[in-house]
Amino acid sequence: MTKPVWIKHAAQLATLASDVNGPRSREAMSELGIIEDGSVWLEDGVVKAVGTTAELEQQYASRAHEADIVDASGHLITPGLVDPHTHVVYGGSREREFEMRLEGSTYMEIMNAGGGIHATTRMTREASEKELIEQSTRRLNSFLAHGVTTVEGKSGYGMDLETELKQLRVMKKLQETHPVDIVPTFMGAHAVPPEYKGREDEFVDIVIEEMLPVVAEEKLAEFNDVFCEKDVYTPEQSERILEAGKRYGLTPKIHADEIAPYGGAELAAKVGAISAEHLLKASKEGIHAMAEAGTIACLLPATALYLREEAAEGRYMIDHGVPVAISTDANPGSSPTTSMPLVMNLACISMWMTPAEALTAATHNAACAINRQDQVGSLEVGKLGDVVLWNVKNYQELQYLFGVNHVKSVWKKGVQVVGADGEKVVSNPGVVLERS
Ligand SMILES: N=CN[C@@H](CCC(=O)O)C(=O)O
Ligand SMILES: [Zn+2]
Repeated sequence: MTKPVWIKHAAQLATLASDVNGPRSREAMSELGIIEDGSVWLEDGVVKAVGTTAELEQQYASRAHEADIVDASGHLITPGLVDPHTHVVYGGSREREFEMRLEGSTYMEIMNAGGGIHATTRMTREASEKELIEQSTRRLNSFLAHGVTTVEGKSGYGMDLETELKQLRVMKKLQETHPVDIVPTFMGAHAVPPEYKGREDEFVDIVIEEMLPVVAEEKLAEFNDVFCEKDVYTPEQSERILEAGKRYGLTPKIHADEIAPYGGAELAAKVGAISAEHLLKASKEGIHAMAEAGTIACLLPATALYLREEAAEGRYMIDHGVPVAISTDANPGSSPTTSMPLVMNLACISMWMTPAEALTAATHNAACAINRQDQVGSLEVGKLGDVVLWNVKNYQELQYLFGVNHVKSVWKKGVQVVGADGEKVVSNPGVVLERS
């Protein structure tokens, strides 16, 4: 049995509890449910009680001897961060392309010349399942060290049935060995395979008729994503793929308006996507359609920075009723980072989001973007015991001292997986369970 954990005297405990249980926008994004001198009791993998230290002392004083007690005086506590958009499982890396872009090539030029997503596709096809598990484990360790306890993960570096399934099966296996939870998304139409250039509709048919049924049959994904972009998939082709996914019970997501305005935000609203991603070039009409439909904008400011593009209009979106989540977009080309703290900083610096909004976007709204808000994204009784203890005293300081990893300790399902000072990352909470 794992010992209960009793965290006491947090300078600020940001619970993220609010009356708005669904995706939050406008002023609801500033409701952090802050408790000063806060305390939380974790047991059986979940939050059993949360309140002021005085309140929990009344409730738990007689059981104090059973628990690991953590003095959080002077520190901020938040829910484990949620990263709702990653490409965490892939083979190889593309550092030479980074250099090429600095020499003047653009992201799309490199991709259209057979590099970019195609290069990673070749390396992912060649990698064995074991190699993919090893590489992805290192990335997940890094997520955890940055306070991230749940990620979404996309396939899309296969673009053939065998490799798409390999990526999704690797995610499933990582669930058994790694503490970070992975929520899987199928993205068979992540690029146009070179052999289908000019025959995109034929590849769309393959995604719909040959890939989606197997992914659904094997229950390997919850979401279905597509790269709707000029020179990739048109809104019409994207709509066919997303509607077909719905027939198999997969919820639509969409990479939209990243490089050029292309009607992706409008399409997200039309098909009832849970979220639309990127949106650097989204039209005002598209943004308003998303607000109307309740589509979450999943914004990726590290990608914008890495591609030297203007960030998405996060401020405008929040002010006009779009719920905003943020994410690393961790991938080998346009955003090779696993740092959600950096992404929160960039949300403030480049998208004019407030420190409170950035925290909501990285926790509760991020959980909503992967349909996990009943389990993670806030510290409330019954939700998972996913907690981060930060080396800062309040949420403003977390966003203010930028580019630094302030994580001190992390608990996943009530088990300490990083700590005491950010130095230890364990790869299996089950092992820790037996040790303690
Ligand atoms: N834009 C499309 N897909 C990824 C990039 C993938 C890559 O470059 O390998 C993204 O979300 O940015
Ligand atoms: Zn992406």
